[in-house]
Amino acid sequence: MDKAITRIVIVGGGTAGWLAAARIAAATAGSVTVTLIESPDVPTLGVGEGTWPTIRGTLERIGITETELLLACDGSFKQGTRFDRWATGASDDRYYHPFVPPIDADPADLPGDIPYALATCAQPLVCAEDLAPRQRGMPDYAGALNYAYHLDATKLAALLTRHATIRLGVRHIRDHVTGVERGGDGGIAAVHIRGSGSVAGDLFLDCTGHAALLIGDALGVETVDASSILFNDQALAVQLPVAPGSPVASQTVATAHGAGWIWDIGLPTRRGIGCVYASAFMSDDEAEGVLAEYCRRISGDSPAPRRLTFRSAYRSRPWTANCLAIGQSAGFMEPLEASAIVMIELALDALLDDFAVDTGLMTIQARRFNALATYRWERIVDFLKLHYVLSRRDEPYWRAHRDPATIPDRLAEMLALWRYRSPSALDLPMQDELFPAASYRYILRGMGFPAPLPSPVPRPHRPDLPSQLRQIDQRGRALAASLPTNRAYLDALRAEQAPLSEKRA
Ligand SMILES: Cc1cc2nc3c(=O)[nH]c(=O)nc-3n(C[C@H](O)[C@H](O)[C@H](O)COP(=O)(O)OP(=O)(O)OC[C@H]3O[C@@H](n4cnc5c(N)ncnc54)[C@H](O)[C@@H]3O)c2cc1C
Repeated sequence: MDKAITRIVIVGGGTAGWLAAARIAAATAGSVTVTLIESPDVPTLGVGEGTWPTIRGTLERIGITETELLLACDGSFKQGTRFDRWATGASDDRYYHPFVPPIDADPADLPGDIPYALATCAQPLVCAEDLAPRQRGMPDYAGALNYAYHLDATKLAALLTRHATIRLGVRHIRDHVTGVERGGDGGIAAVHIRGSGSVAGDLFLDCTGHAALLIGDALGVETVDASSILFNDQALAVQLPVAPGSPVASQTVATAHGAGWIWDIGLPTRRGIGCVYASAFMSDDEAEGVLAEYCRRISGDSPAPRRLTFRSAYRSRPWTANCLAIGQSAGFMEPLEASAIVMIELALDALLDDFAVDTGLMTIQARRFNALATYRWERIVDFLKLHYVLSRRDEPYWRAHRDPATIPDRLAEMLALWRYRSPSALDLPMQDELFPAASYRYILRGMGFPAPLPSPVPRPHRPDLPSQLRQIDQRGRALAASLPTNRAYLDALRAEQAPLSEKRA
C-alpha cells in the first residue's frame, strides 16, 4: 500500500547534504522530518568555490541573507569566467563568458576590432575593472547585472549546518553509516549507524560524495563514464593569502596550460588557485611545476598543494526506488564551468517542484527526474568539450581533444550546423537549459570560430544594430562609473557589520 512520505533521511554533510537539508526543511515547513547523518571520519570535499546565479534564489528560499552569506563564507561576487590562452596559447589570447547574455547580432555584422563579448554585453567592462554587480543600497540578491558568488566551500557548509539545525529544525546525527537495511520494494528501509542502531526513512538522499554509499554500494546503480571525452582527472589546489585592500576579481580566471588549465578565484582574504590536468598527458611533478610557476608570478611564493583525484562520470539512474543521489554521488564533471553546485540546486528544485506525497508516486517522479538529469549531464559534457574542441593549441593533449572519436555526436552535429548559423533555441530547446545558446555564442566567438557562412536564406538585416552597440558601450561606461569595486563593497560591508567592541578596539 502507498505510504505518505514523512521521513527524509540525508546521508552526508557536505555542500550537497546541507543544501538539501536546508532547502527541504524550508520548503516543507515541518510537515516532514529531515534527518542528516554525517560521518565524523570522512572529510567533506571542501572545494567548490564558484557558484551560479541560481544560488541567490536558493539562499533566499532557505532564508539566509546576502550579508550573512558574504560575511560567513568570505564571499565575493562572480560575474562569469575569463578564459586565458585557450584559443592559441598566446599571452593576449583571452575572452569572457559573462552571466548576462549578448545582444542578438550576426557576428559578421559586428566590428572586427572589438572582442565579441565586449561588443555585445556591458558586463565584461565591469569585470575588467573589478567592480561589484550591485550597489550597497539595493535589496538583497538584486543586482544591476546578473551575478553569483565565489566563496569558501567549507564555511558555506558550516553556515548551512547552523542555519538548518538552529532555524529550520533539521535533526543532525554525527555518526558513521555502516550499512543499509533493504526494504521489500527494492529500496532502503533504514541505515545502520555505528553509535546507535538504525535510522528508518521513507526517502533517502545519498549525499555521501565519492563514497556513493547508498546509490552505488547498496543499490548498485552504475555510472556513465565521460572520461574519454573530458580527459582531466587530477587537481592540485592551493590558497594564497592576499594583502588587505588588494583588488578582488569579478570573475573566475581559467588559464589553459599544456595539458589542462588553472583556476584562479579571488576572495577578500585569499585567492584559491588550482591546476587541473589529465594524468595521461602530464605527470604530477610537471603539474606541480605549472602551478608553482603561476603562484610565484602572483605572490613570489608557492605553497604545497592539496591533491584531488576525480573522474568525469554520472549516475545512470540517480533516483532509484526510494533513494535519490545528489552531489558527487550523483556525478561530477571536471570543474571548468563550476557546474556541480548548480546541479545540486536543480536536483532539489526538481524534487520539490514535483514532490511525491506518497511512495506510490515515487516511481513516476524518479523516471522523470532521471530523464531530466541525463539530459543535463549530456549537455554539460557537450558544453565543456566545446572549450577544448575549438582550441588551436598544438600540444598532444589539445590535439587529442580535437580527435573526432572523442567528440560527442550531438556536439559534432551542432558544430557542423553552426558554420552556417549561430547557436539558437533550435539547438538548446529547454526553457531552463544549463548552458543556453547565449553561452555557446560566447565560447564560439571567444575561441575564434568563424562567423557563419552565407546561407541561401539570408539572415534578417538589423538596421538598429549600430544603435544597440552604442547602447551597450554607454551602459558599460555608466555602470563602470557608478558601481563600487568589489574590494570597496566587501570591506564596507565588513566594517559596518563588525561588532561595536571590534570597532572600538
Ligand atoms: C577540483 C574540484 C574543484 C571543484 N570546483 C567546484 C566549483 O568551483 N563549483 C562547484 O559548484 N563545484 C565544484 N566542485 C564540486 C564540489 O566540490 C562538490 O560538488 C561539492 O563539494 C559537493 O560535494 P558533496 O557534498 O557531494 O560531497 P562531499 O563534500 O564529499 O561530502 C560527503 C559527505 O558524506 C559523508 N559521508 C561519507 N561516507 C559516510 C558514511 N559512511 N556515513 C556517514 N556519512 C558519510 C562525509 O562525512 C561528508 O559529510 C569541485 C570539485 C573538485 C574535485
